[in-house]
Amino acid sequence: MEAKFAQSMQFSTWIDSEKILRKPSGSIQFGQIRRDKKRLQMLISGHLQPKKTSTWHRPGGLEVSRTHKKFPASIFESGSHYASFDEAMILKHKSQEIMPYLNGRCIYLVGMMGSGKTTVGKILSEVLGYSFCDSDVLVEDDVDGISVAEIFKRYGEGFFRDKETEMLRKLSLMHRLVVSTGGGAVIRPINWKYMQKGVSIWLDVPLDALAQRIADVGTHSRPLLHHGSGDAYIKTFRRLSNLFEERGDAYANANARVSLENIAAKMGLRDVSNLTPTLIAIEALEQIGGFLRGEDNGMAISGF
Ligand SMILES: Nc1ncnc2c1ncn2[C@@H]1O[C@H](COP(=O)(O)OP(=O)(O)O)[C@@H](O)[C@H]1O
Ligand SMILES: O=C(O)C1=C[C@@H](OP(=O)(O)O)[C@@H](O)[C@H](O)C1
Repeated sequence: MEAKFAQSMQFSTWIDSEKILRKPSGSIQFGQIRRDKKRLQMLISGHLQPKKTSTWHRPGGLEVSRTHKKFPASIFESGSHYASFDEAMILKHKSQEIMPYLNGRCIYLVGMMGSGKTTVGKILSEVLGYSFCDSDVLVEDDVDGISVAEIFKRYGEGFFRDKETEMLRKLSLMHRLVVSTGGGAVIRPINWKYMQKGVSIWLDVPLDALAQRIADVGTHSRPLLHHGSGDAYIKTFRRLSNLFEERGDAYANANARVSLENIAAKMGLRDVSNLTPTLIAIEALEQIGGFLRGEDNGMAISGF
């Protein structure tokens, strides 16, 4: 059964770009990277120091912006420098740095609806040479190909959550995947047990930016945000705020966090809406690297 599952995943779902693209996403191609290059170079020349020769970069002494209690600051305080590379090179370089430490483990992206798990996840999978999968799409496939919204309508949220848990269990047996999880996957402790087989990263996006993104694309694929008439942004913002109240602590269970507010602060931007998925993916690799480095140090200390 598991072998069949693994095989069907490998040869159909995860390499079927039609399915991958079924959800609206801002997936970015490397050709697009050049457009962000100038901004990145400005950032780099403004803040970062010459690169050290060691594989892992030591944290620098730059001013630290807002941080979450459990997580360290960002790439932009890390002391790395890549002034002569474009973003594709940075992504590649960072992925190569973490690859031996990652050792084929899956990456799980967690975060609120619309936080960019799918968009950023595809960039990460491409640069790491991993396959990408979206747990919502896998659940849809398992329920006769009907949409998440339709699953909620016909069978209820509990049914969807059970399917989601079962999918995460199966995924936990796999390797070399970037998994975009549903925004609510964090609420069940059992799901964390499965995600802990890999490395989890929380995309932490301010709620107003999320509400704006979702108001732009509509709530048709996100049943928990469906609303009647009225201002889409305001209704979505309220609903997201309530959900975040319930889930904020659960997201913080992730091994690493990417804070868009931190990135924007370091770039001198007032809001996060100009941060491209590529920049966010770079930060994700940096934060994953920070976690793996800590893990590596822990093993050295404990004699593994
Ligand atoms: N960095 C970003 N800046 C602006 N819009 C983004 C960014 N990342 C994703 N989006 C857009 O936000 C919406 C939700 O993104 P998506 O990756 O589907 O989120 P999730 O998988 O977390 O629900 C999509 O329309 C996507 O194009
Ligand atoms: O936050 C949630 O509870 C949900 C998020 C959705 O996934 P995305 O985060 O990919 O939109 C989807 O799993 C379902 O609509 C429930």
